[in-house]
Amino acid sequence: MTSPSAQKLDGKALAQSTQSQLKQRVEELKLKQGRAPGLAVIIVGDDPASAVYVRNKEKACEKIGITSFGQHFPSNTTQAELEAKIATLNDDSRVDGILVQLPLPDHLDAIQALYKIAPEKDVDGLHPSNLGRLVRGEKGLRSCTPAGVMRLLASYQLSIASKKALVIGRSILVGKPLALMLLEANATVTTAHGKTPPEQLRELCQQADILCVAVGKPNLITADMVKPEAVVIDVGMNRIEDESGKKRLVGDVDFPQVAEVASYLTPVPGGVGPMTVTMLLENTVTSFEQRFL
Ligand SMILES: NC(=O)C1=CN([C@@H]2O[C@H](COP(=O)(O)OP(=O)(O)OC[C@H]3O[C@@H](n4cnc5c(N)ncnc54)[C@H](OP(=O)(O)O)[C@@H]3O)[C@@H](O)[C@H]2O)C=CC1
Ligand SMILES: Nc1nc(=O)c2c([nH]1)NC[C@@H]1CN(c3ccc(C(=O)N[C@@H](CCC(=O)O)C(=O)O)cc3)C=[N+]21
Ligand SMILES: [Mg+2]
Repeated sequence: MTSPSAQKLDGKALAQSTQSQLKQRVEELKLKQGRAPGLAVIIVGDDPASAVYVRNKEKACEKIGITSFGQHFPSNTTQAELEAKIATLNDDSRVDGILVQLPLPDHLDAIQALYKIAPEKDVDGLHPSNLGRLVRGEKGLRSCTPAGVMRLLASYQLSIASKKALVIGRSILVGKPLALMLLEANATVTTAHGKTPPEQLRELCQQADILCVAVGKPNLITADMVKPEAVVIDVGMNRIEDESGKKRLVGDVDFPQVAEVASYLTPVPGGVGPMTVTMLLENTVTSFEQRFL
């Protein structure tokens, strides 16, 4: 007996091939400009999810030849100190990309800090100018996670136009820009969030041809909620302790169950995460090229 089983959307493999192409662009830039692209990541405090991301990003930068300017600040850093650091990086000609790790400690205002990043160095695509460009359908630096999801869908040649897409989550980092990108690709897009009643969420899920989940709750999506043959994108990253007390990373989707219903499904790890890192590198290289070539 064969049971239906979803094809894995292999973000890790696509990330590797995309990064080897980026490496060549970096080599050419070094020859033409006499320096490597530079990426500065500002971290304030110690958020564990951010720590994973920063580690992976630094490894990837090293691999493809981007210079990292890591900046780790204590959790009692003030808004003024944070904004002064951003200003310094804006003026630093070795730095092509600036990213402020989110979430920031509660006493800091992320939205205000993001205004201070020079839009042409805003490799996370979170400055109002880049978010506005996305809304208007213009070119610009775009948020890495949604861009990575779109790239993954494209590489498997999954059609988006005229499909019903549901995005769960509405953060400016993931949910909102992802909904806008799916809309740009002509999906019929719905967004659900924390104020969507659970029964309504279930019904919307069951209708979705493309289901994107960016919430941060393990097993939020179970097999009974998924339309047969749907494409399921699991953005969630949750560090949990399993029955044997071992720490592991899971998404928001009950993977083994949903794999029996969906046609394509991203694993966690190995799905969206590596694509996020790759889009960050790509945005950094693009930012360098756009300012100097
Ligand atoms: N794979 C990757 O590369 C990345 C993964 N992540 C992960 O993705 C997840 C989301 O990240 P992020 O967007 O930054 O998180 P936020 O916490 O900023 O946003 C979570 C969203 O989920 C909504 N939500 C909460 N509970 C429910 C529920 N029961 N039903 C429906 N919606 C709900 C919230 O609604 P409301 O607005 O009403 O509060 C909010 O819009 C996290 O697990 C994060 O770690 C994040 C970035 C990159
Ligand atoms: N301004 C800002 N931009 C972000 O994009 C951002 C952020 N802040 N804050 C934290 C979240 C989280 N995030 C991750 C991205 C990739 C992995 C990743 O590489 N995951 C791998 C491996 C994880 C592992 O095995 O430990 C995977 O899923 O396969 C993880 C987490 C980006 N974020
Ligand atoms: Mg993943």
